[in-house]
Amino acid sequence: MSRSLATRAPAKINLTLHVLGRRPDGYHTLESLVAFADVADDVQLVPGSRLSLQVRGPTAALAGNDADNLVLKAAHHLSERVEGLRVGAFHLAKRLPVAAGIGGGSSDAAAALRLLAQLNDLPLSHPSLREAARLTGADVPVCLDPRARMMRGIGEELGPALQISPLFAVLVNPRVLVETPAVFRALGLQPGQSLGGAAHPVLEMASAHSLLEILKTARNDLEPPALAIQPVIGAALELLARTEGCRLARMSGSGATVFGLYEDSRTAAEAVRAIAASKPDWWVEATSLR
Ligand SMILES: C[C@](O)(CO)[C@H](O)COP(=O)(O)OP(=O)(O)OC[C@H]1O[C@@H](n2ccc(N)nc2=O)[C@H](O)[C@@H]1O
Ligand SMILES: Nc1ncnc2c1ncn2[C@@H]1O[C@H](COP(=O)(O)OP(=O)(O)OP(=O)(O)O)[C@@H](O)[C@H]1O
Repeated sequence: MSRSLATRAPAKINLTLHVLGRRPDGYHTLESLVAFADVADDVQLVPGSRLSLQVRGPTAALAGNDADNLVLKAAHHLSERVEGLRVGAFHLAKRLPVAAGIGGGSSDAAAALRLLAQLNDLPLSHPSLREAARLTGADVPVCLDPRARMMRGIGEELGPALQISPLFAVLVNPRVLVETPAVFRALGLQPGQSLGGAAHPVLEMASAHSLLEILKTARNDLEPPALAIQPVIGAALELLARTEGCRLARMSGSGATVFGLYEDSRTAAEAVRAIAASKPDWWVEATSLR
C-alpha cells in the first residue's frame, strides 16, 4: 500500500489590498501583499484508485457539502488536465474560520494540489497545476507555494517569494461569515471602470520595523464595504487597535478576519489574552506571518 502524504494549509493574510479597477467580466484587479500565518488546516492524501474527501474538525460543518469542497474542485480540474493522474482519499482537518477573508478554502485546495503534485512527480511550476489552481479560485494560485509575495491581476500574477522578517500578529474573527462576492459588489465599481491611482509602495524588506512603516502607508480597500455589511468588523478593529503595543490593525481579504501587528511575541500574546477575555466567543490567535 502507498504511504499517505500530508501538508498544512496555512491561513492567507492580505497585509495590503488595493483595488485598481473592475474588468469588463466583473472581476476586480488588485494589488496585494500576501503573507501566510502558522495557523492552518491539515490536508492528508491516502493514495488510492478513487478520488474522495472526508472533512472533520471544529469548522467542518461551516465549510458546506463535501461535494462542493474546493479540495475536490481543484483535484477535478487537475485530473481533467493530466492524463492518468494518480489520486486517492483526501482527509481535511478543518479548523480555520470559514468565509473569513483568510482563504481557508483556497489554501485547502492549494494544499490538495501540492499533494497531487507530490504523488505524481509534478513540479509546482507545472502549467496544468497552475491552471487547475487558477480555475479553482482567485486566491488559489498564491496559496500553491505559501510564502509572502505580491499578488496582482485578479490573483493570477504572482511576484517572487519575499524574505520578510516574520511579523508578530494577532488574528481576530468575530465569528460572522462574510461572502466575498457581496463585499466586491458593495464597492460599487462598474465593469470596465479603472480607479488608476498610486501603485503599491515599494517594499524594502530590510527589517520588520521598516516593513511595518511601509504597511502603514497602504490599506485594504475592501474594509469600508465589508464594514458596511458587517459593522462588528469595525468593533474588532477598534478592540485590536486599543491593545497595548498594537502597531497596525487591518482587515484581511474581504473580511471578517482582522489582524493586529506587534513589536514582539510577548505583546501579541498579551493582546490575545485581553481580547479573548472580553470576547470569549470570538476566534483569537497569536501567530507569526511570513
Ligand atoms: C479578496 C481576496 O481574498 C483577496 O486575496 C480574493 O480576491 C478573493 O479570492 P477568492 O475568494 O478565491 O475569489 P473567487 O472564489 O475566485 O471569487 C469569488 C467572487 O469574488 C469576486 N472577485 C474575486 C476576486 C477578484 N479579484 N475580483 C472579484 O470580483 C467575484 O465576484 C467572484 O465571483
Ligand atoms: N475547504 C473549504 N474550506 C472552507 N470553505 C470552503 C471549502 N470548500 C468550499 N468552501 C466554501 O467556500 C466559501 C468561502 O470559504 P473560505 O473560507 O475559503 O472563504 P474566505 O476565507 O473568505 O476566502 P478568501 O479570503 O479566499 O475570499 C464558503 O462559504 C464555503 O461554503
